Amino acid sequence: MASVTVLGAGAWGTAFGQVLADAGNDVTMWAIEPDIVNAINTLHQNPVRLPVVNRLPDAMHATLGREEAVKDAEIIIVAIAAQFARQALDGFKGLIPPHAVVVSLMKGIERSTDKRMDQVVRETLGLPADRFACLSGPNLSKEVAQRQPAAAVAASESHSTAVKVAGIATTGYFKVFASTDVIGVEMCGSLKNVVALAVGMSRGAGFGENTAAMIETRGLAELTQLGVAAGAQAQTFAGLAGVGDLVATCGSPLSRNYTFGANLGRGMSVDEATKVSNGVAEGVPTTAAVVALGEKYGVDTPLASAMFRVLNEGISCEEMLADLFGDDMVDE
Ligand SMILES: NC(=O)C1=CN([C@@H]2O[C@H](COP(=O)(O)OP(=O)(O)OC[C@H]3O[C@@H](n4cnc5c(N)ncnc54)[C@H](OP(=O)(O)O)[C@@H]3O)[C@@H](O)[C@H]2O)C=CC1
Ligand SMILES: O=C(CO)COP(=O)(O)O
Repeated sequence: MASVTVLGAGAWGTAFGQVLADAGNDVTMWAIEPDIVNAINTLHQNPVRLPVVNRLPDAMHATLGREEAVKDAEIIIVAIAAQFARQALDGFKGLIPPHAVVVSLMKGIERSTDKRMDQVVRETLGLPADRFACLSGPNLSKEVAQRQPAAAVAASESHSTAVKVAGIATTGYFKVFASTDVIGVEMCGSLKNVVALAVGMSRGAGFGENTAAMIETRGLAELTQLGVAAGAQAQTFAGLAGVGDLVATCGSPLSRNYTFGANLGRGMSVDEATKVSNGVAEGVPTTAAVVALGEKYGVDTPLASAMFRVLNEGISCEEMLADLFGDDMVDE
């Protein structure tokens, strides 16, 4: 089908590389760690980031070389921790082939600039809108790596680019739908991680279904309002990238964000929860950016503001929930 390069052989980059190979593409993985590159090429495994897979497809190979990684790529997938995306992509400036489409799988907002990943990727690589797409949905990497049925949304301002990306990433067990709402899909993926931190925290503190459902519903309303203020379409938040991903992430201990929150709820400090986190919990740095975006767009962000206090002042789960309730009588 296509020659595809994945930048970042983390848990999701590797699982998605397998999806792409299963869909018939020739897949090159780029990573900065020689051990990971060697393991993919010689053992067909990524024991560091995705030990659940015993043998990655033969159509997947890896390289440390930036130029070699992208020189023949028709599609370039970016799956790097959001806070390091700009720095990592800087190394690819001038190397991206002129017609290649770049697709972000990342779910985070850059802390220092409050920018979404579509903004960071396009700005860093100098990409026009029709050569950029983001892809997001309820996609816990371990389940996708086990080839359990799942779906996602590919969004690009150019509908034909979204359809092209959906086409090369769809296989028997993974279905990708197309959208033109880049801002909506980006905001859904990034902001649900903050909600997952809060739900995880309430679970860790011992609260049950009512509390989780309340946080998820209020969280969805908050991220929809903020997304719409930023230019997104409200209906995107009711789709796979929105409520779909919220349900998956807030309901599973496979989520690093949920687990990070659960550890806080059990009494760990932020430092302790960071130390035991198995990979990146994007919601942690994204929380401050969500509060800043709320101020910028004049949208109340009670949940993100409460989680900001958890992360920066160490308030308890009960205090976080009291902040979420607020003092005023308000309409839903
Ligand atoms: N895991 C999941 O279920 C899903 C994750 N995502 C999103 O995908 C993105 C990646 O997540 P995931 O793969 O799970 O995370 P991991 O923590 O497993 O991996 C992070 C990746 O980022 C790379 N990285 C970090 N810093 C740098 C740097 N300075 N230069 C180059 N590469 C760097 C890491 O490289 P190294 O290994 O060398 O440290 C690694 O490949 C996140 O935004 C996440 O929200 C989206 C959907 C599902
Ligand atoms: O985005 C995800 C599932 O769709 C993965 O969530 P975590 O990053 O919290 O593991």
